[in-house]
Amino acid sequence: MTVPAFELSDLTVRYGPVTAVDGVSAGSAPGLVTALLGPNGAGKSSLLRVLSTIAPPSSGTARVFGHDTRAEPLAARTRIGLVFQERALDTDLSAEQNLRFHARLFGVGRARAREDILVLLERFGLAGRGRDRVETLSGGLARRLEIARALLHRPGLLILDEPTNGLDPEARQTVWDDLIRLRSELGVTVLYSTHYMDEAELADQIIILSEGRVAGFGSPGRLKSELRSSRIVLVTHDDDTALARLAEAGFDAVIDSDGVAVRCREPESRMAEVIRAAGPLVRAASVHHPSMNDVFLAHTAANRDREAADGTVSCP
Ligand SMILES: Nc1ncnc2c1ncn2[C@@H]1O[C@H](COP(=O)(O)OP(=O)(O)OP(=O)(O)O)[C@@H](O)[C@H]1O
Repeated sequence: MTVPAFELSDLTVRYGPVTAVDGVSAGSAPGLVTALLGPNGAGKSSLLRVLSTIAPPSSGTARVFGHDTRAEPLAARTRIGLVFQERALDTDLSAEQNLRFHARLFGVGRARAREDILVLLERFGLAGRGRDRVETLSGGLARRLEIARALLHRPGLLILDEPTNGLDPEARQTVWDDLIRLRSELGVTVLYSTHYMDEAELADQIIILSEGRVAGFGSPGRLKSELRSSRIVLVTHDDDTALARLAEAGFDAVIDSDGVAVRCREPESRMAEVIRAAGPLVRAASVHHPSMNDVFLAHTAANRDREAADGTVSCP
């Protein structure tokens, strides 16, 4: 059986009276990219701090490639590459010096460090910039250097806390290209926190945290298809008549901004039936799936009640 790259079991993190992480169980097989998505204060950083061995859990366990972060912090830590939300480079030193310092800290031998530093500088767009002081690098390049540094001791799990915070759209895109390439080229398991929907959508699986709890889990596609708000939308010559015909056939349709809409769990398989029921008035028909934003809103606390009230399926 493959050992999970990380595994959280009933993990709880408390700060005095505040419960930041509340009984979270989740994990990832090696080689996957996982997004930890949640609004401000959902507990993302607290969870990542425990998994990174920086803080102990209040209860429950966190394991990295089978190593308990509390009982075997060193074994767990050497398997993790960490990129913090805050910049953690020495800006007075050169890019290369920052990398060499990290290599020494993690006991990487000189010859291997020299070789890997060259490869990493090249891979992260820093070839020719190794001797430049960090303070002369753009925000995007500095972030790429941090990712390179996190990989220097060849960890199996790369953990990034909001890695694109403060970067412009172009630099964000470059960082994402790097991370996706890491998975395909090096097979590194990646776990990152974000509150950007488009960034979460790049992952193989998403853990949605809300008020410290897992509110949703799955691939972006699965999370969307689970949401009961996929719609078949008809553009018709006469919406009112189409609506009446659909009602006669047992479909609870509505007229919304896109046309005559019928909510369905598996809209593709019901499309022909809905078109037949509406009759010859139909000019065009399409399927509208929910966006990642809809998924997020449906799973976060403030909107759960609304979804429960609003999420009825109108296909009979
Ligand atoms: N050191 C601390 N002492 C007390 N409370 C804390 C501490 N760190 C975090 N918290 C509280 O724990 C909760 C979760 O915070 P955390 O930073 O883990 O959330 P987050 O999802 O990472 O938020 P953000 O997206 O804003 O970074 C919040 O209510 C926060 O105020």
